[in-house]
Amino acid sequence: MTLRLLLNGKSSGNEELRAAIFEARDAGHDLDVRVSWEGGDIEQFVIDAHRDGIQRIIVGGGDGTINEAATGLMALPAAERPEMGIIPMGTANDFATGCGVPLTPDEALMLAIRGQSVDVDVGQINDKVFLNMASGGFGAKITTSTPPLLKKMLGGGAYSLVGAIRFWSFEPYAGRLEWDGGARDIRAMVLAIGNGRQAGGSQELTPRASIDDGLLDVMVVDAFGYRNIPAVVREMEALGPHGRFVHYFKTPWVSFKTTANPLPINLDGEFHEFEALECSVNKAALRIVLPETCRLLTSNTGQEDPS
Ligand SMILES: Nc1ncnc2c1ncn2[C@@H]1O[C@H](COP(=O)(O)OP(=O)(O)OP(=O)(O)O)[C@@H](O)[C@H]1O
Repeated sequence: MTLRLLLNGKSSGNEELRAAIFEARDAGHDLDVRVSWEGGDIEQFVIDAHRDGIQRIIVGGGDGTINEAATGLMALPAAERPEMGIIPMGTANDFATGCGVPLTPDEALMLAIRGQSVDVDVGQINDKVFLNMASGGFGAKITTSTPPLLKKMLGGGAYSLVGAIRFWSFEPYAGRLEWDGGARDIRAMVLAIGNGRQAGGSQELTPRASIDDGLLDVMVVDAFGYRNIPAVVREMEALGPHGRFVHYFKTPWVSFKTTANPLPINLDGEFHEFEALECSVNKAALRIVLPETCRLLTSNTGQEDPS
């Protein structure tokens, strides 16, 4: 198998990774490396890797870097896309963490070289792809730059999460949400569309998502007042489809059209704004190297693939 490591330049000085690469070469793996200088380079490296006949790229970086690689791969003909392994080198690494990819460079590199690849879905919003999650409204605001104290609060269970949503999201995002089999007008404090499960440094906004079920998990938190916090907490814990405030469902597509302010969306760690979004899933579009125990695979969740 021909391999190439595509590394975000932010991590090029990482000693553990350098040592792991030399070790892999000593073990007989022919592993060359491309290092990015700026945004767009990783996408171009993917195109170059395809041209050079590389069968498996290994992407070293955070969610944004993986997203760039996925974007490059999706631009190639489906049958010709190289497989992708991952070395988590970002700040949050939400996709890799959610998938159980080892966080140490040497273990991650070993998995990326020796592991089996599996088919995974790729989400799409308008012309942008995402592998992990599109989180809008409050969800877009939870990032790795969120102050540590608030982060700690957010990790403290549904109560503090709901409290923070109420506190931070004074302006809900009004619009029309439509999906396969339903539609409703919402005033969203949170609109999370997950292929994976977690965003913003381990917030599980779509905790039932699988990356190979051909479906997106959608979690909506509709506007609520302070006195409704207990009810919202209960609904966040239950995650039923038809709560008064919280709606959680699976769908192959979803669209949202704002009637007021554009919706801020955090797409695999990068910010965007949309007035109208059409979101769909490209089923089994990429082959990614994941641990056999990855809990986002339907084979490990017991969830049936509906197709
Ligand atoms: N050599 C480089 N130096 C600095 N930034 C770079 C370099 N190469 C690419 N980038 C930028 O890195 C960004 C992607 O970073 P990435 O998301 O992988 O890391 P992160 O933000 O630390 O991770 P995470 O999203 O997991 O927290 C892109 O926006 C790209 O413009």
